[in-house]
Amino acid sequence: MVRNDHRIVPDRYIQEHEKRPFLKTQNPTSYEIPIIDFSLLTKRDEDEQKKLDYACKKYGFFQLINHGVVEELIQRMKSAEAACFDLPLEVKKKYAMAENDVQGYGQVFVVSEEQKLDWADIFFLMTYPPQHTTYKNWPLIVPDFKETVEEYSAEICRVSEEILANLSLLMKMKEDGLKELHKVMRLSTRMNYYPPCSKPELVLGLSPHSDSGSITILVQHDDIPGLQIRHQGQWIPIKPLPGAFVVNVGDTLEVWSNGVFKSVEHRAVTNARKARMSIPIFVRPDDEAEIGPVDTMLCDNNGQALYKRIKYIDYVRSYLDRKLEGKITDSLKLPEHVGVAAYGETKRRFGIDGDGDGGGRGRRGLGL
Ligand SMILES: O=C(O)CCC(=O)C(=O)O
Ligand SMILES: [Fe+2]
Repeated sequence: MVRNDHRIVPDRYIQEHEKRPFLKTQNPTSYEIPIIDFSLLTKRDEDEQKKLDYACKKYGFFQLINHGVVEELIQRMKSAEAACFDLPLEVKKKYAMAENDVQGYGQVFVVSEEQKLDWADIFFLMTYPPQHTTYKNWPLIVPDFKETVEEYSAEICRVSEEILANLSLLMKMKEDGLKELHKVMRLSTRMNYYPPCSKPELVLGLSPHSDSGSITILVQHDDIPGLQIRHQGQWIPIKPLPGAFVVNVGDTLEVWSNGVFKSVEHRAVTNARKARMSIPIFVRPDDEAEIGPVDTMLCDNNGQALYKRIKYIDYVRSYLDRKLEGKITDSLKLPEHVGVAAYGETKRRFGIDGDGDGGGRGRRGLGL
């Protein structure tokens, strides 16, 4: 737990004025993001592909329906997540992320004493492919945890491959173009737990960031809103759509597409009533894979690449080391393009804070 007593909001969690979430929505009709029908994508339906193209260009986010992942498996995954956070704190701490390791139980890492903390606990695990999994810091004490997570990850891998195949076609590549660029498609699973907070207007569940991988597929528990995306300069809430996944473009896909598909900043807010849980799965390339604009996407920018070419692992390292604020893909932009389509602040660190729970310290990015 972030705090045992949710009524008290310590100073370290209270955001600066300009970063506090505005929780009232002025125009509720303006926050529908596109809804994409997965079953039509599997048939390579051209109208649906156009909708996908529009969603990735204009919002960087969409809801995915008819994805074929059975409800029973999704429920098992959600129960597994709930069981992890239900473990007594002393048990959860046994799975705490070690310094210089990304897997395990943690909280927002503090770069400096002044940095504000997010109102959330997480488990971060590398879950696919199984032959590359170490199970380090996996809460295997939860019954059937490994089986459930691996079954769910395999299903999300199937869904991701299909989305990536359609995106490859939209990027004028062959169907398995994006899959090949990954070298090995790797999946990381983050389980997020946002306890209720008596003053949700003062804190953030998860600070603004973009995800570093290619795409992210997120499922949320119940009908509890919390996710917000930056769209046309405003934070807009994403309404949970029963049975749907929320899918978003990550930095790697933005770079591969030469900035055509947008990796958009997003954040999570809390509420005073009920804990919220979410499970994003980050799809990302192999450490050795190269990220840089693909040739077929250069024509949209007069044949010019907006970003330099870099190994994914080097990008992740710069993501973790970066002290400056600013959307992290800016660090990959060739000098003449810096500042083009920048979205502002993005900086995330994870580990264990020193506020009550103790434990190790470390640096974490999102979707490594
Ligand atoms: O909880 C959410 O809805 C957002 C989670 C998220 O963006 C992340 O973990 O990267
Ligand atoms: Fe995210």
